[in-house]
Amino acid sequence: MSGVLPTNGQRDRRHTIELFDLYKSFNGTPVLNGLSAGFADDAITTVLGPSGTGKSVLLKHVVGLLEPDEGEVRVFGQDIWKLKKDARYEIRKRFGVLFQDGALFGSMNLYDNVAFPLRKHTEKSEAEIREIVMDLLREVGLEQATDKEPNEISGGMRKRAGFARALVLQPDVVMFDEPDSGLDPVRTKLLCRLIRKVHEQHGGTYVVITHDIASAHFLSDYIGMLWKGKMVHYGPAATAFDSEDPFVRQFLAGEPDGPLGME
Ligand SMILES: Nc1ncnc2c1ncn2[C@@H]1O[C@H](COP(=O)(O)OP(=O)(O)OP(=O)(O)O)[C@@H](O)[C@H]1O
Repeated sequence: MSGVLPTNGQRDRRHTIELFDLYKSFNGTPVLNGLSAGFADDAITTVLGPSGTGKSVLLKHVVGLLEPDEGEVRVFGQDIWKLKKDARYEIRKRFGVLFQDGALFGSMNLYDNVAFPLRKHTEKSEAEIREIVMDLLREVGLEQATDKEPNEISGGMRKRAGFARALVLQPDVVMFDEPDSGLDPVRTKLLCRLIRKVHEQHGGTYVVITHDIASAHFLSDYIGMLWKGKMVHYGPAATAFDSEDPFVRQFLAGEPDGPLGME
């Protein structure tokens, strides 16, 4: 397997997000199996891998929703599971997360959904909140839909609203769990274009979990590949797409024949 893997010997690399030797099992079945990774700062990394290989589990470890059985999740240089709960919570505020369905509150309109983190975590006035929320809703093309509730809009609009909400506290890190799931190819491309545009404007460390190769091609500065609970490749996107590694080649080409089987 090829790639630039941050191993224990490279701990001085100091990325915003670094994972060292993570193990996680559910009911005795291992999902993360000695996973180490460091995501490039101020860039978009796409994490690709076959279904069920642990991509969402990885994301939940990074944002502190799951605790590893073994290993370290270092964020901003701190092992988040060695911190007290309050300190971990403070770090989590510097993350924006876009879950698959946008994870919006069903009983709130889009305006209130996007305003929610500002009302909960800041002392800003309603006038200040209005300016920030409307700017973001405009940025994601939803300024005409502020009064709609999530069940009144399309899946693509829900994802854009979820993206606006993920950005509202000006996060240093934004994590995306399969932003393309359930979208047709045109809406997938439009969402990817929006993600790139927002990243160009605001910067930040973005990690996108997907198994859509076209999205990875369009979005990525870096590509990580997960297989059997390990990061088996990490490097600049161009390197991945030119890789001679049989696993990377097979996955990116979508070929049925190769080292990657059904198991
Ligand atoms: N909370 C949990 N309890 C038990 N098993 C879990 C839990 N979360 C995940 N798993 C299991 O861990 C494995 C990896 O799941 P995960 O959702 O991370 O896969 P994935 O790579 O994101 O897949 P997909 O691309 O299909 O979304 C699966 O077998 C799943 O059933």
